[in-house]
Amino acid sequence: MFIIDEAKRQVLLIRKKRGLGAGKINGPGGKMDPGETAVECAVRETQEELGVTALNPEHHGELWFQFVDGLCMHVDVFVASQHEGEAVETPEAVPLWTSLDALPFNEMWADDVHWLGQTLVERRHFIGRFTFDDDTMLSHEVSWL
Ligand SMILES: Nc1nc2c([nH]c(=O)n2[C@H]2C[C@H](O)[C@@H](COP(=O)(O)OP(=O)(O)OP(=O)(O)O)O2)c(=O)[nH]1
Repeated sequence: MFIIDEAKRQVLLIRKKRGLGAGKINGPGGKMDPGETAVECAVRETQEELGVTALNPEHHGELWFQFVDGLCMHVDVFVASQHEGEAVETPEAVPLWTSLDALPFNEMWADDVHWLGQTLVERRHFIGRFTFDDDTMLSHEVSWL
C-alpha cells in the first residue's frame, strides 16, 4: 500500500524491521488472511505496521515474482491519496514520509525502480513479472496498461 500526501508530494514508506525483506524500504503490506480480499489485506497490514488507515485505495498493479528456489509470489499494489491517523513506529516497521522526487531505490527491492515512480507520479497501471535469485533480480518485464 502506498499512501500519498499530494499537497506535500510525499509517499509513506516503511523501513521493514522483520520478515521477508527486513531492512529494506518498501510500502506496507503482507500476506492475506483466509477469507480476506487483497485490498482488505493491504488496509489491515498498513494499520498493523503503521497505525494508519488508507482511505479509498485504488488498485494500480500486480507483481509476479518467481524465485529460483521455487518460491512464487503474487503482490497487488494499491495507492491511496487519503488516510486517517498519524504514522507511528511499530515492532514491524519504521515510517518514512519520502519525497516523490527522491524515492530511495538503492534501499528497495531491485524491481521497484521499474514501476514505482511511474505508478506514484503518473498514476499508471501495470503488470510486472520478475525473476529473483534471493535478493538479486535476474529478469524484469513490465507491461503498462
Ligand atoms: N515493492 C516490493 N515489494 C515486495 C517485493 N517483494 C516482496 O515480497 N514484496 C513485498 C510483498 C509483501 O508486502 C512483503 C513481503 O512480506 P511477506 O508477504 O512475506 O510478509 P510479511 O513478513 O511482511 O508479512 P506478514 O507476516 O505480516 O503477512 O514485501 C518487491 O520486489 N517489491
